[in-house]
Amino acid sequence: MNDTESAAYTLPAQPRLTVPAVEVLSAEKTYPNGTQALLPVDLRIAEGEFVTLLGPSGCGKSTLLKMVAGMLEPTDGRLLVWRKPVAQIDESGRRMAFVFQSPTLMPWASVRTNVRLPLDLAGVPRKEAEDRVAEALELVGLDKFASALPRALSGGMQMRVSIARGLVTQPDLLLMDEPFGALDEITRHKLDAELLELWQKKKLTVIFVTHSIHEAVFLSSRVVMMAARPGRVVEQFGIDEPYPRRADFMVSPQFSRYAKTLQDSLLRASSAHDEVQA
Ligand SMILES: Nc1ncnc2c1ncn2[C@@H]1O[C@H](COP(=O)(O)OP(=O)(O)OP(=O)(O)O)[C@@H](O)[C@H]1O
Repeated sequence: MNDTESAAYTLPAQPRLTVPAVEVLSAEKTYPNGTQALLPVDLRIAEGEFVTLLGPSGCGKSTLLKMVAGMLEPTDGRLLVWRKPVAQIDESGRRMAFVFQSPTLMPWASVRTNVRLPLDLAGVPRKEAEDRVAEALELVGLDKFASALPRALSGGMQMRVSIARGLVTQPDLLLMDEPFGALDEITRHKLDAELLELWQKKKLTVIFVTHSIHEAVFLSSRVVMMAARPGRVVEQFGIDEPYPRRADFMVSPQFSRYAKTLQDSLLRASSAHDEVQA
């Protein structure tokens, strides 16, 4: 694809907003050891968007996601969620949840107890907590496995437990750091499709980190391409295809065109640091 065709998918610098869910305002990060993980990033994500962060290893995807989550402080700049500083998200009446790549379940506790953990920590009364756990397990199709121990479940099912543990807090914003990266291709596709259903049903805003171009095209309303050394945002692409997206989207000519556009961008992003260093 030539540059003109590629540019057809590039978003304008300032996407049109409805309600801004996340605003990253010149936020940058240098770790205490001096690693410049992110140059100043400006990124606005509207309520209801499904935004994927894509880019070569070390480009700062996890760093950016953790800053949005408030798990890391930016060295400079600001991050707002629903117009409030991340630490004051409660004041906005919104909630966020973070899903890690590894399910990190307590091996000695049942699925039910694992999913209930955030509610127990928040002091939610037992009856209400149990009802919410049951609802979250039903959403991820694990209601029949509430009493099982994690080791009795497949990798994909364990990941569903982890997602249920995120959903049980009834989040508005779901931050997912390569959640399906360790799963086989078929399980990953299945969970991708389930995640899209959840996103639509619960009207979530999602920021999703992946290394997979195909996953990014299938899931996202927008893809943010990042480059490494130093980490930065280099391009953005709207995936302007209607939802719900079904498996046949993945074998369509449009899908291939989006994938090719992202592939070219990823190649540019991967060689960008060589230019910076040259
Ligand atoms: N705690 C830390 N201390 C120092 N440097 C760090 C720390 N965490 C990450 N880095 C560095 O910051 C840069 C960005 O890392 P980050 O994990 O955010 O990238 P990433 O795009 O998520 O990578 P990957 O795709 O490999 O998971 C890398 O150079 C990494 O080595």
